[in-house]
Amino acid sequence: MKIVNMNDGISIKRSIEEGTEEQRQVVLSILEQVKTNGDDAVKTYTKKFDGATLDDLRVTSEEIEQAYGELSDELVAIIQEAASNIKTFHERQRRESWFTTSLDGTLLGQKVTPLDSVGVYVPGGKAAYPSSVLMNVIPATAAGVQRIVMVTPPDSEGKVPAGVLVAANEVGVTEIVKAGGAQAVAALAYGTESISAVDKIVGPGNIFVALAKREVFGIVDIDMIAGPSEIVVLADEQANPAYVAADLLSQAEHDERASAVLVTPSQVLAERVQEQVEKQLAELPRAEIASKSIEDYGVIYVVDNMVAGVEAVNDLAPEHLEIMVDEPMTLLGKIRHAGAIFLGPYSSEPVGDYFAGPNHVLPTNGTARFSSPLSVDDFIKKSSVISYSKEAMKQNGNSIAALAKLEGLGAHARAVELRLEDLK
Ligand SMILES: NC(=O)c1ccc[n+]([C@@H]2O[C@H](COP(=O)([O-])OP(=O)(O)OC[C@H]3O[C@@H](n4cnc5c(N)ncnc54)[C@H](O)[C@@H]3O)[C@@H](O)[C@H]2O)c1
Ligand SMILES: N[C@H](CO)Cc1c[nH]c[nH+]1
Ligand SMILES: [Zn+2]
Repeated sequence: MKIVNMNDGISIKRSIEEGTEEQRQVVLSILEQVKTNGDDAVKTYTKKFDGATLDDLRVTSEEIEQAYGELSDELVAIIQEAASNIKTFHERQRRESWFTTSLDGTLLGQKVTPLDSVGVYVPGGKAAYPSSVLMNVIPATAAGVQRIVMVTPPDSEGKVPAGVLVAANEVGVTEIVKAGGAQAVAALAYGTESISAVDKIVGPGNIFVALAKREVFGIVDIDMIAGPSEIVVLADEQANPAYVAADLLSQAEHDERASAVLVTPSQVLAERVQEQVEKQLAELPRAEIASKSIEDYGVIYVVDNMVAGVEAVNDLAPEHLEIMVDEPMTLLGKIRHAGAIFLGPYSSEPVGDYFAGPNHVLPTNGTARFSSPLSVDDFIKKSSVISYSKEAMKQNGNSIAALAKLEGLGAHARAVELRLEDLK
């Protein structure tokens, strides 16, 4: 992991995958096929890309039961505890409808309604994380969404990983569809014989999933397009170098394009973390992925002081920020851009990935400048409510008609003037 002096400039190397024109054409063709041929097309692509021959796309209750058999009782209890923590946190995000009334009898307000139906994409293969099932489904259920459809690609034997099925069952998902990639996104957006269309699609996936989500946006809503994981640690000389290195590697192991950055005013800490990263890397099961990520996207910035460190963090706007200084709370107010902020030596990033309660679906690629973690807000919508009184119409009708005329909209003006006539 290279050490760079901040005076050489600070940046986070990011990997923003746009996809090729060829991949886009493949996705467009899959979307069209599923729109036209429904379940048959989904099954054909599932055979082609996942190697599974399926009669029925649905996961059955026997498969769920079998999944529980594959997990220890202890692990099921841990999933339940994590789900409970995440639920408690997200229930605090719920929003209430509100209404105000004026003396003239007018009532104005905002009515909050959960989305009717949501599709959750859970990636297949090594990235089939049970924790991501919890993080995507629980805010939707906390918002009050009635129908949640989970889609995930099966393996070549038509199986879905046990941990994913147990997590889904624990949070009440009853519709689980064995389909992945663009065909799953198409099924959710357009509907097929066996899968009714949803209103919004959330969840990460590979480039085919991301391109398909971009393409169906407008027919349905989508969440963010998540990029590779990112971590920035802001630490001073008192931080434990082994902890800092371990936390940097926790994100590096996700993806060869994940980025891990240390910002510190301490040259001593920089060198110790550098040593620790080398040492710990060798022992990791995913050492190959983590070393590629550290080599290409890992960097230690030595800054002049903490003020410069905070400024650097705000420029980087990372997905995850850890602050490991004596009094981390004193810096919290100065941090303006970060998806999730972890304070102190025991708030290791995986605490947030799995268990504490806040969501681990976070803005990447610098989008923490303007966007937020996945939350209950992503699964509700608001309607404005206007109940104008006779008095208010008498009082304001002429002003409204005047504004309409200013815009050359006579029908608008007449709609109001008709009432004013009657109220004379
Ligand atoms: N940010 C996060 O929180 C997070 C979490 C988990 C996973 N991820 C990301 O999700 C992704 C998972 O990728 P994955 O591929 O393992 O699983 P995936 O489920 O995203 O994709 C598998 C599907 O891709 C489609 N596909 C594969 N090759 C294709 C081709 N040549 N043409 C058309 N379609 C094709 C198939 O339909 C297959 O079912 C990774 O990029 C990972 O970084 C991100
Ligand atoms: N850190 C990832 C998001 O950047 C989420 C995750 C899932 N499992 C472990 N970690
Ligand atoms: Zn993680």
